[in-house]
Amino acid sequence: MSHRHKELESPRKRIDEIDEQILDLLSERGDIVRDVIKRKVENQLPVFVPAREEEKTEAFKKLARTKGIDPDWAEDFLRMIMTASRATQSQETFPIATDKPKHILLIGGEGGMGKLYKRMADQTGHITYSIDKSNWYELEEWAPKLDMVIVTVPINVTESVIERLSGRLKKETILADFTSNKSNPIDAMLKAHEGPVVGLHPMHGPDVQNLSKQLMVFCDARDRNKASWFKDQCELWGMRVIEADPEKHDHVMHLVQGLRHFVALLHGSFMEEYDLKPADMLDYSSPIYRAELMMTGRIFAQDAELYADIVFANKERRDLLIKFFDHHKKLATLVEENDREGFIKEFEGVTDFFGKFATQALEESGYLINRLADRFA
Ligand SMILES: O=C(O)C(=O)C[C@]1(C(=O)O)C=C[C@@H](O)C=C1
Repeated sequence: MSHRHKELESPRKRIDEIDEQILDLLSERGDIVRDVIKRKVENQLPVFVPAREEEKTEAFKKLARTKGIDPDWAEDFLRMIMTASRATQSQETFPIATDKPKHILLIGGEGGMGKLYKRMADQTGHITYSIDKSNWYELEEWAPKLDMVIVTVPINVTESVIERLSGRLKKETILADFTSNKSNPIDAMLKAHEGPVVGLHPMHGPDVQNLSKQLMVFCDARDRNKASWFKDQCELWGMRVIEADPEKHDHVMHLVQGLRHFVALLHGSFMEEYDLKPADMLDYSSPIYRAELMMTGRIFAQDAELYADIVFANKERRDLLIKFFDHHKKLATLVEENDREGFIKEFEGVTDFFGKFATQALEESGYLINRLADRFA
């Protein structure tokens, strides 16, 4: 056998050389990307440029095809490269959206999100302040300077923290919050402050590598145009910004956050009840099941209080969960009555309701699963 192995020596040597050349080229590309961020900072240009990435991707796929390389694979490869570029460009200094640095106070500045955005603002050249539990007394001294105050505290204390600001900010200061529900905090901010008010929801956690491609939801409440510089700033950081109506946003979030996280608890707690350990399940799991288990599992690596606050955020959310249990009972009768026909009817109803999305979900999850299988299986 071993002498046959020798046959591979020379092509393998060549493969090693080529792989090294790939790394050399990537390293050279990285140097250029580092130069690009300097120019972006000087010229106030954004880290993430979706149009450029899409153009590049199309051209790269075409090129790959002419060279006999699978275009879908080539797309993944290029997207990974560009993600690395954005990570490189998010390390030190960010382009600033304003002529002069802004004075930004983060309330809850010691929390995960507070720390992250404080660091981002600092690295952009803005002047930041942080208030947490122990230094509220500093507010009075800082208030006259502040262009913006962002409340980023746990959801269950957001409104009381906002009330605490009543009458203590100057009229020009923009008041904003980062809470994952929007209507109630916005009402509280409008009451506590007579100047510009905007409700924000960064749709990511504190552990993201950088903000590029992350989503920031903007809800206008009062004098939206005064806060447009912050929107520009988010875009320069590489974020995607969407404008939303607070009620609509909350309606979606009750389901996404309240229900989704509760179902994770249901799933996890029933595994405990059934005494089925994740490790035993993993042994038998296909990539898709593995992906599902990971989606549930990740919740329990995080803070219980955070999730309790999210699930029990407000009455609407709790009411929705009660409705969910009622619906559960309805479906449970299908099982009790061994109603196979009923199950199929319900199933097909959802298929119709989902429409095109079901096909899209099959496609997208297929992609995810293949990547996951590649990496972890
Ligand atoms: O063209 C730029 O603006 C770059 O920073 C380079 C690059 C890339 O790696 O090709 C990286 C990030 C942008 O979203 C687009 C492209």
